[in-house]
Amino acid sequence: MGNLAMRGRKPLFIPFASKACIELLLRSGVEIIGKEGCGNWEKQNCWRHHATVSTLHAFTKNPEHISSEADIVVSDVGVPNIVRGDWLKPGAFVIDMGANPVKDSSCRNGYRITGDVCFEEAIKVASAITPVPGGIGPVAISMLLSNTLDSAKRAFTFT
Ligand SMILES: Nc1nc2c(c(=O)[nH]1)N[C@@H](CN(C=O)c1ccc(C(=O)N[C@@H](CCC(=O)O)C(=O)O)cc1)CN2
Repeated sequence: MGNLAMRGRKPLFIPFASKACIELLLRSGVEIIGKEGCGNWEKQNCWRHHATVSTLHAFTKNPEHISSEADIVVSDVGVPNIVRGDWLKPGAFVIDMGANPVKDSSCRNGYRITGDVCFEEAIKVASAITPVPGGIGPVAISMLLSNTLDSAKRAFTFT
C-alpha cells in the first residue's frame, strides 16, 4: 500500500477490487483524469489515475449530496438499494460492488443476490451501470486471478 501511495513507485499488487474498477472504466472508454469520484475504491489507486475521490461512510452527512456530484460512483456498502436514482449525477458511471443476499422464495435456494444501487432508478439517470449479479463481480474475480498469476510468476522468477 505504501508503494501504491507514492509517485513513481510500483506496488507488488494493486488490491483486486479497485483494480477491477479501473480496468472496467478504462475498457469502457471512461476518462478518469480530473474526474470526481465517490466510493470506497482505494483512493491511492485512483490518485494514480488522477481522479479526485470522496469516501462516504455510515457517519457521512448528506451522502446523497456528495454522490450526486460524482462522475464515477462506486458503491460497496452491503445494503440493498441504498443508492437511489436521485443520489446520482445525470450521466454518471455507476459501479455496484454490493453483493447482498435478499430473501426470495421464487429462487431455488430461497434468496437472490442484489446490489447496493436501486438499478431501476439508476438506469434512468446514469450513462452506465454494472448489474448485480454479473457486473463488476466477475471482473473483480478476474483481477484476483491476475494478481495470483503475477504472484506465481514472481515466485518462479518468470518476470
Ligand atoms: N457483506 C459484504 N461484503 C462484501 C461486499 C458486500 O456487498 N457485502 N462486497 C464485496 C465487493 N467485492 C470484492 O471486493 C466483490 C463483489 C462481488 C463479487 C461477485 O463475485 N459477485 C457475483 C455475485 C456473487 C454471488 O452470486 O454470490 C456477481 O456479481 O456476479 C466478488 C467480489 C466485498 N465484500
